[in-house]
Amino acid sequence: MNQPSKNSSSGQSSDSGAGSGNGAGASHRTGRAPAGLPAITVDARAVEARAARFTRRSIKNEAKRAALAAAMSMVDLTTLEGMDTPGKVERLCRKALQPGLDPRLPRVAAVCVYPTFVAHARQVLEGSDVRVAAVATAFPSGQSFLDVRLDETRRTVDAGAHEIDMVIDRGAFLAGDHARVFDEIAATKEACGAAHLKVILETGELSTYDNVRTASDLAMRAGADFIKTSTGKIAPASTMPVCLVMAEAIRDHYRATGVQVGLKAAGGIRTSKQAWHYLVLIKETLGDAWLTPDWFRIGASSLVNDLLLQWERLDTGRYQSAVYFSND
Ligand SMILES: O=C[C@H](O)COP(=O)(O)O
Repeated sequence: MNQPSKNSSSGQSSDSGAGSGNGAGASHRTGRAPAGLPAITVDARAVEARAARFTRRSIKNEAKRAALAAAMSMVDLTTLEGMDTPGKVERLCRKALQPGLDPRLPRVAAVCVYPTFVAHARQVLEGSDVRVAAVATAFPSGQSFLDVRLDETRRTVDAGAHEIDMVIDRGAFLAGDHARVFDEIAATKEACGAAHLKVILETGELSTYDNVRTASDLAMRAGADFIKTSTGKIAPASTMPVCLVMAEAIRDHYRATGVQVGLKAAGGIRTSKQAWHYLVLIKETLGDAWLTPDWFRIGASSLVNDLLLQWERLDTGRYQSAVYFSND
């Protein structure tokens, strides 16, 4: 992430309303933003230093088992490949229902698939509480006509999706057309009806922490139920500093409005240790109220296998060979 420019980094903290920067360091400044949206400056060094501190904790034994189970219960088990098939989605759903043989292992929170697989996933998951999430709005680029993106959203909800993961138009955002991005999120929220809306910022394309903060604030004000880091299609995907900026935006939004918004870290999270670091970040930034699958998710295609490996190791003291776990 680039450092914020000198002009936008006053280093002063505000303690008034949304954006109060008592965490990693944020301050208000005047600038481009939809009406009523205070632009925020993020202190990049403070964010990175604080994020690094979350990675220095270690856990053992039963605390580790609890962390592995918690992480498992918060996974959006994902397949978003051009070569996906109904068979692959079915195997993914079966794994979501029963990640491993140990009955102490929880189910994952959701599967995340392309719209055309939603009905099939719903069928396989029938009777369970595993949610079906689907990417929509011309994922991953978001570059299509708004009426096409809204129609895709409505059709995906009609097919049975409980949750819609939309992408913002990063081109419009980076060009400064925040009002357009705001209006498109609001329209997508309306198209979702009762389905929950996760708004993907694609932080790897936003260049600065200031932009991540502004996009987070904008998405929440436009009606996002969750804000999500990444599509998983470009690098960097989710990072700890970016998640910290988003978590602080959520915390400040909650303080200012009383509205709780969830966070989904997605892309590049493959190890139990990484998952544990994210849980620490959420606990210490947002508190226990967010440490549930209703408010925190990890979007991942292969993390579940590492959680299973570590789980097995707690019981046996050795690693099960990865060949015993499916790749779905
Ligand atoms: O939302 C989740 C991502 O698309 C999955 O990314 P990953 O394959 O890096 O785990």
